[in-house]
Amino acid sequence: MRYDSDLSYEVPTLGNWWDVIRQYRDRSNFPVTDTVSVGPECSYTGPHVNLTLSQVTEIGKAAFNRTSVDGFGSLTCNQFFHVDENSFYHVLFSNTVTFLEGTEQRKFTDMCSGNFPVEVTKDQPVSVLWARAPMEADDQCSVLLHGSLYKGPPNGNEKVDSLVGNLLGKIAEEVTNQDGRGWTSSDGNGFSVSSLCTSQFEMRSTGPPLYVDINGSFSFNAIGLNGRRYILPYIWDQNIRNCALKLSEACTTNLVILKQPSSYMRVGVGVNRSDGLQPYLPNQQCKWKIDIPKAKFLSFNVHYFSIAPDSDDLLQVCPSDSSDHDGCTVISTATKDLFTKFKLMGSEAYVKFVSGDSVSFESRGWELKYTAGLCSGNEDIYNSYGLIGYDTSNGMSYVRGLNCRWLLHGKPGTGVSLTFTRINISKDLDFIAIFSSTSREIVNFTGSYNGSNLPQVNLTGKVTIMFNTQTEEGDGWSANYYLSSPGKPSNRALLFVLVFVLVAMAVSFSIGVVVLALLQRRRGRKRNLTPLDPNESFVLVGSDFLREENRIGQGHSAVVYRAVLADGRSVAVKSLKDTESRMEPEEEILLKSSSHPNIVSLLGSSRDELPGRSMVFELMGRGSLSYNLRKKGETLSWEQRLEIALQISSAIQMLHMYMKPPVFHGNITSDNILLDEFCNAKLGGFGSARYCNAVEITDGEEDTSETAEDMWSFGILLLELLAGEPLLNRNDYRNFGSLKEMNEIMGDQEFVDQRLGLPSDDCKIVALTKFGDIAKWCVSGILRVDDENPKIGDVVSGLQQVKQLFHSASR
Ligand SMILES: Nc1ncnc2c1ncn2[C@@H]1O[C@H](COP(=O)(O)OP(=O)(O)OP(=O)(O)O)[C@@H](O)[C@H]1O
Repeated sequence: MRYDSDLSYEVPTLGNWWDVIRQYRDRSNFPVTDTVSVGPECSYTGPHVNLTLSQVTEIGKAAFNRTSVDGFGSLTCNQFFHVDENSFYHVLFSNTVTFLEGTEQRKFTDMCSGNFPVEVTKDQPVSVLWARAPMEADDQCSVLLHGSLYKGPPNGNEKVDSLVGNLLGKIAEEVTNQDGRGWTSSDGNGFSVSSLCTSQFEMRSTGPPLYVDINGSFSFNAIGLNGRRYILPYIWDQNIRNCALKLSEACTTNLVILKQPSSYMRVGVGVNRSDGLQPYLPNQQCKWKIDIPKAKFLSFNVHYFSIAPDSDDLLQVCPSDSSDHDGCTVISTATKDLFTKFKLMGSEAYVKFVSGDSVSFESRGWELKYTAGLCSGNEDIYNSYGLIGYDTSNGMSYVRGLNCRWLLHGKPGTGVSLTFTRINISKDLDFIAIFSSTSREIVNFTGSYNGSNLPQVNLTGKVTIMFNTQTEEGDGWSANYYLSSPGKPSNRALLFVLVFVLVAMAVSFSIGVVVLALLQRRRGRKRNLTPLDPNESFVLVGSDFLREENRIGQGHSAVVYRAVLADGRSVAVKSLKDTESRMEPEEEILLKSSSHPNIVSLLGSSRDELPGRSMVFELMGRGSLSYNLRKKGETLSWEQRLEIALQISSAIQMLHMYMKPPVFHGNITSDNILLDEFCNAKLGGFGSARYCNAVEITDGEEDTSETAEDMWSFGILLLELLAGEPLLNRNDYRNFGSLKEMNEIMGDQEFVDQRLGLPSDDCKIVALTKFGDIAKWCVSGILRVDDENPKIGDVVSGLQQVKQLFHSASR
């Protein structure tokens, strides 16, 4: 039986666990033979018992079945674990964890990775003493403390804190329940009990260990599925549907100032008074000040609240320390549902708690978590490169309600690249969205991305990244950005003058346009087009560009002409032969992806002004790749070809991975790759493009037969780059019986462009061989039925390595 929050049975709490044991002992008249040792801080008076493993299981069973009676003896704890902001410790004696001695310990400390192997051997009883500080520090490296070396509580040592998380996380992994957290205990006879709480180490630890093994070598309070014994700091309390808490002395009259971006405040315990443990004391007045100078807001979450409805005890959260309690949020039993989560704007808050003359038996205490929202609104970025993000490992706190924007001010038309180094955000609830200069959303990311799946986004001009959260579950994200040419911060006065001038210009321009339009109508010579960017307005000069001498290309569906805009810019006008048969998504897809530096930009379109339907593109001065490969004379160098491959792979990555839904290009050929004056490659020919029917998601990438088709075409393109000529019989490459067959052709040196020949440097040859391997991998993908289909993310990484290898040779 695993934990299920809908089940109504009681799972023992840490508090009632002991109580239940006590009760069970008396009623069942268990044989009493020895002493129960409960650790140095507590002493036990009552009948002596000798608890064996199976007896403890029996006790657990009794706890589970609620078959218990009173009168086991009494546990007196003179000295609880000391709890304040600086000191805290918890002791684990176990035969389940191997202690690392001397050099191993140092090695481990040096590693400081926060994730280390703990060898678990049953036959090697060891004593491990571990301890923790009160703060959350999951990611930090841990230190093991040997019992004999241990000189007292670690006083704020966060590394030690982390050890707890690591050790018990490891243990919990072994005995985890199906929720992926906690543990399951079973005696093999159908009895089992589980807890969600084992990994909640951000909370403070438990009271003393409850059992000591018959040999006195270790203590434990739970038995795992594997029979191993564990100390579990928290146990699920079915009554409060939360983890049972430990007695706390944190409520003092002092003003405790909290500076961490996220932490807890608590008073009282989650255990029943009848076991001799006390909740909070009467007549307490406690105050905490939360002071996070950079916080835009503070978000509160009442984790646990148990204060008797009619008591005088009062918990409130206030924006200031004033005595009139203006703007305070009062949390009480009656209102707690309304206020389990609330937000306070600003960087400061005061949490105040008072208890009355007597503390009701029903009052167990409360726990309140706060998290600081450290970003909100816009942040303008004008540096050429740097790191941006919202990452908990940099001390940010993951909090719901974030709405933050980073504006990367690239100059119009210049490259802006973003390479994500981490994305771990709550799937489908929290988002990172990227907008182009025209405020169109280009892509958005949600969930987790790792390794080669971490996206790289290349855009132009001003780019906005927006981060929105509705949850508190995530580690955040970070990205390296690079602006090839950053814009300048705006000056308000200048802006005002500029706006004035622009308005004046716009008025005269509009008049000009009207006059021009009239003239055009009269002369039938100039054409207005609908610009995609509303800030842009352009007019084509002359309608006679639709003439043979201006023709720069022709495809199966269109003729392409060179034309000139009124502002002097040259453009390519694609005049569609059959307007009706065109796929509608083409323009929309182009519109969304035009900001990618390797996708040819659509500048405008016309349905009425020009004969038939036309689309206006940026002019790609060197024409198609196929033309450039075929052309006599100087040919494209290996370096240029590698760069072209990489640029086009980046464009495909945008279509397959970052567009939602993914886009199938459907016609990736060397005719549809266009080169500008500087030999930058852009993908065009979107006439067959459409949104994919996604069937499956593998590693964050949608896997469809359509994207596999694009990958095949890209593989052919890579082969063409190697061979130096368009492959006339492309489809022969579809019918390879096997990879071997393809290898035979590819292994033939004749295949490589004879005009360039193989480079002399070994590294370069290896790089080109790898390039060929990637091509083969892409082409062979279409033959495969397994999961090994090439994915564009992996292909991009592979090509990046090829480029690095090729260039490292020339250094
Ligand atoms: N923006 C441009 N700049 C320069 N030349 C271009 C441009 N767009 C297209 N061309 C030339 O025109 C040729 C045909 O263009 P395109 O491939 O877009 O037409 P198509 O095949 O009829 O259309 P589609 O592939 O969208 O159905 C290209 O091979 C190229 O030589």
